Amino acid sequence: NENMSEIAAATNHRIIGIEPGAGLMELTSTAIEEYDLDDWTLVEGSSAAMVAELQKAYNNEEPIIITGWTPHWMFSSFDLKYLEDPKGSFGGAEDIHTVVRKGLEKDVPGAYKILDQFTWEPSDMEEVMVDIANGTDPTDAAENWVNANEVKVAEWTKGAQSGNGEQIKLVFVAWDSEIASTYVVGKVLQEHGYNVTLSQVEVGPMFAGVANGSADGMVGAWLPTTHQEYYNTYKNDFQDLGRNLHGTKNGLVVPKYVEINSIEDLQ
Ligand SMILES: C[SH](C)CC(=O)O
Repeated sequence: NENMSEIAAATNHRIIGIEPGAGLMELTSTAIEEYDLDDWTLVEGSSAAMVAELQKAYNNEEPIIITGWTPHWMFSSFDLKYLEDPKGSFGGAEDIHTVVRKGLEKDVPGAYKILDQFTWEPSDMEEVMVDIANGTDPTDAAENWVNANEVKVAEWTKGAQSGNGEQIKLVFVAWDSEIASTYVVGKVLQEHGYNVTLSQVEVGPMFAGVANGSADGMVGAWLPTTHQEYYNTYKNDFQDLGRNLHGTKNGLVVPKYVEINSIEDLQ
């Protein structure tokens, strides 16, 4: 329809994505095939660049289509909606899992127990993400949240022996969600006596690093759909401690002023 041709022209038939290796990009490529969106191009970049483009389009009330996920602070900063996905290309609600290297429980039982007991809600993660998006340094945002949530943190550290300066290395990808979770759990480990290093990597090295033991753990495995390929490649070489968050979502996201409601409208 005429409105759709305006959107296609204004977006130059581009869907603004994030890092090439992200599972969300794989899911978007699948959706482009399954919905026959032959005229559309998925633009690779980074989470930060995607948000910058969203901010610019939103300020000018121009159409934009991005690869989006929940939890994310952008839903509290902008009036956004997911495009309906009738073919289910993006899968359903997912979990984020904690994964650690084999041997961690024997080597550093207290840190293992904290990582195993780490679990929180999407709203908890969004609080930290919004604080960081408003300019607070991730280290300070993590401290703010930990100080304001002693009861929840006490559940994570319950029965965990204190560290004595042992090194713990966590790896993460610079997705706003994983920056929040990694800095928070790193802060809790540090307060419990461990010497914590947080190392930013791409998604493949995040899984590979825990599998080969060069990293002790990560809290950013999106399962069962988003990271299934990485998980299946490395699952025999690491220990999956189960979910630390339930209720994520992936999809194509537009500002509410963009008058389309389904991925089918892009055809
Ligand atoms: C962008 S989601 C946090 C993770 C992923 O897509 O790989």
